[in-house]
Amino acid sequence: MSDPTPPVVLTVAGTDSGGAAGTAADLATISHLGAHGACVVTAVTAQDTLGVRAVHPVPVEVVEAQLDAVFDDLPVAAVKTGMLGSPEVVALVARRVAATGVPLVVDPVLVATSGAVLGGAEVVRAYREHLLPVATVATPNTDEARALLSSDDQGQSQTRSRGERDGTGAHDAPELARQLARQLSARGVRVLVTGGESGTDWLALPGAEPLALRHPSVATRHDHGTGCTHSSALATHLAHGRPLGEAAALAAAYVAGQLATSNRWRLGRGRGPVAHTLPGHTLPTHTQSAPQAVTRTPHASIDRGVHA
Ligand SMILES: Nc1ncnc2c1ncn2[C@@H]1O[C@H](COP(=O)(O)OP(=O)(O)O)[C@@H](O)[C@H]1O
Ligand SMILES: Cc1ncc(COP(=O)(O)OP(=O)(O)O)c(N)n1
Repeated sequence: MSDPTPPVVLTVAGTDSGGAAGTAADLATISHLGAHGACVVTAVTAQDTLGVRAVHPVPVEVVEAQLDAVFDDLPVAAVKTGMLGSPEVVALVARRVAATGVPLVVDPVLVATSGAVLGGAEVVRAYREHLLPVATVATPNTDEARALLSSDDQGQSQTRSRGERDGTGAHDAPELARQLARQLSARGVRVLVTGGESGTDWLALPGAEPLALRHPSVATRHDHGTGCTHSSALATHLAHGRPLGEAAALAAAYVAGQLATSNRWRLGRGRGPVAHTLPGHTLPTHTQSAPQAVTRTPHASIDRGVHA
């Protein structure tokens, strides 16, 4: 009989009291995709579908104690990072995760959908210096990609809310995401620039042209937590041993499926949470003979194939 033990995926991230983003999204996604989620909390946020009301950073010593507890006891197969909040925590996480050698997905959380800044210029610098060099892949959206590319004094101003980009009011254009992916990979970053509702993400590895990952675009106001859900899905597929290109395509398809589930929900007064369970998935009511979850995911395709 094969070993039923699931792989362990560690999320290092902040909490969202509304249950849409941060550790709530991460643990639900990791669990739904068949892994065990461990959780190191870096900050507590008072947050709802309208915005972030307060942020309470967890002291770096307490973050380190949590990392010790997880790494000393559990066979972590992949790590994802979300909101880290301070340069000290960024450097700590880079050092500790790099020492393990496991796949590392870095979601450089700098700004929430609402526009709240969750990481300032010094955090951007720490990402560039410590975390991006050791990441298996970083998953910035276009605002975050621009901040990571900017000179230090511009970093803060680059983190703008959706709709403010380029002064046009337009949302992500695939061409903008492609150019940002190319620029980051030219600096040695293994990167997947996410394109939001444009329906195209760009995967770029140093020395190669960016590859387009196309997936259905879902019109919805329930999209709070897409970035967290996406990076957690990617880390979980890597923990299952899938190659990067395949894991990225599956993660994009997963998010589109979740958005399709929640697009008729009415939760909260603002950007509602993305669903973390798929259509048709029912929880078993007893512990014997639990049925396998049957999942339906929209198809996602990779242009020209990715063999990363
Ligand atoms: N409306 C949408 N329809 C389909 N996929 C989406 C939509 N919005 C975001 N995504 C996908 O969700 C993932 C996270 O991307 P994004 O929303 O850009 O991140 P963030 O939440 O950090 O801004 C990407 O794969 C992106 O293509
Ligand atoms: C605690 C916390 N972490 C991350 C985010 C950002 O969430 P993300 O899924 O990247 O993006 P949006 O849903 O905000 O677009 C957050 N808001 N809170």
